[in-house]
Amino acid sequence: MSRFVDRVTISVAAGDGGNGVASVHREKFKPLGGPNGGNGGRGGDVRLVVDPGVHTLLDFHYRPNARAENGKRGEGNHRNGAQGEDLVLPVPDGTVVLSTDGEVLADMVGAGTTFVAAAGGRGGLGNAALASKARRAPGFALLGEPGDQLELVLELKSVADVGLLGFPSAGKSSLISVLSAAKPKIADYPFTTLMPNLGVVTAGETVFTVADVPGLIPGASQGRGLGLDFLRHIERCAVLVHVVDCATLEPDRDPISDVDALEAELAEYTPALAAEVGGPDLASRPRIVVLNKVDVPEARELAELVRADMDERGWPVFEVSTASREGLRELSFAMAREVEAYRETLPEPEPARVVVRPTAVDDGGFTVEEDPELDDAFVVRGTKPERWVRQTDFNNSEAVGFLADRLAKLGVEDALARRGAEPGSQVTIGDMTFDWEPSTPAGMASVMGRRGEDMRLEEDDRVRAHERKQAKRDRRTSLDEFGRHVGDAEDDEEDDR
Ligand SMILES: Nc1nc2c(ncn2[C@@H]2O[C@H](COP(=O)(O)OP(=O)(O)OP(=O)(O)O)[C@@H](O)[C@H]2O)c(=O)[nH]1
Ligand SMILES: [Mg+2]
Repeated sequence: MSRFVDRVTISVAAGDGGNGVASVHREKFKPLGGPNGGNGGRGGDVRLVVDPGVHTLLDFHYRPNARAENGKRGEGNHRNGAQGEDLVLPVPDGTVVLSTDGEVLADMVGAGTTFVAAAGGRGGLGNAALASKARRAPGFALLGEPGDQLELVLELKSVADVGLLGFPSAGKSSLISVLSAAKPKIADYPFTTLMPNLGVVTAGETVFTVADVPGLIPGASQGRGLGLDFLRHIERCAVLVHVVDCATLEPDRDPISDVDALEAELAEYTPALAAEVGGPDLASRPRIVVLNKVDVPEARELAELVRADMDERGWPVFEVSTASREGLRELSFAMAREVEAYRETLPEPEPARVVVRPTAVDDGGFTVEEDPELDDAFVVRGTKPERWVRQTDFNNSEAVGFLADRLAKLGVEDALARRGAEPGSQVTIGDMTFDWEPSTPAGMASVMGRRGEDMRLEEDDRVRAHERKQAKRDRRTSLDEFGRHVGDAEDDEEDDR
């Protein structure tokens, strides 16, 4: 099996929502009909799904950018735009999803577990859906919202059944290369292995995975060497195998002190996922001791000397040589037995779960604060106001008026006044900054024409002079800072779209 990458940063972009469309029904020899612009389709999500057939994050290494399809725009004749297709990215069991700040967003365990990494933008409403009694023929539609775009870190805490522990150059990579089809780099200098390797081993009926990881040295639990990378990786190994170099010429090392030193590191290490992983901690996981390099005569002698000590700890001991391939069969069967014993203790696989990225609760509220960077300026924050701004086509004054109505209805205007905003104050919502002109007092509505009324829709299809004048006056005088028509109260609009 090929090299496996255990940590990768990816960029995910969900599809944007399609724009709604403003359109009016037309038929030969008939007066203009009603609005019939359809809604835009929702953008596709980017989802991560645990796929038992995937064992590595390698694909993400080669293709770190993922983008789902955009929603299609609406069309006339009440045709809604198609939804963008979701993009499903298969990930290995045991993938942990983190924000770039290191916060754990999801711990993906169990086939089918799904995580919505980036949510598609909503489609904008077409003018048919925006029509109301008060606004029978809106000459505008809402824009689709952009889909989420973000960076995520994927981390594979080893899903290997067996983890090999050992000092640098103990022969871990050599061992995995003779037990499995994996072909990791082997060399006589320390820290040859920088990335973990995963091998698939078959012993009798049992198939299991073995992780070869970077060498471990004293201080690893404090981050020395590649220690933390290594330790992070074995958190999920069911069986830990000490690979001991019996042929080392280093003066201050011998098999027993090597094993003790590594056990001390394991005891020091606090698994990052302790709470979520559950199960037995590192200390209580089964151990196997491999006394390696017994093809070297001195090494064989030393191995025989230390065997008794290891036996006393109750750990199965194997004298092997990856060079002469001695003792490997017994070792692989012993590993298989421990793995089987562990698997029997596992609970029934959990049904597939859907993990939802925690998002701020949409309480429909908003806040108004003074802008820290500018004098006489205010910032409005809130899910709805910000969404409404994104949905607005600022080239269309009717759409801008609609936005102003929505904001006023939510109480944004009152809140600004209470907070001390005055005519000419700068108000920022999302990406937009406006000059604030408070609307004239309510009650004007009765004398004003209704906004959003297509004058051509009059029953007799003839626009009277006084109506034309009224409409003109409306446009000129009743637009406030948002291009808003003043005092136009509406109570039947769809605020949640
Ligand atoms: N004589 C002998 N040499 C061995 C044996 N196993 C491994 N070696 C040698 O030991 C050296 C280190 O082997 P590796 O398999 O790279 O060791 P490692 O534990 O993966 O080392 P790091 O990746 O640096 O932690 C190499 O030169 C191997 O050829 C063995 O059974 N007998
Ligand atoms: Mg190695």
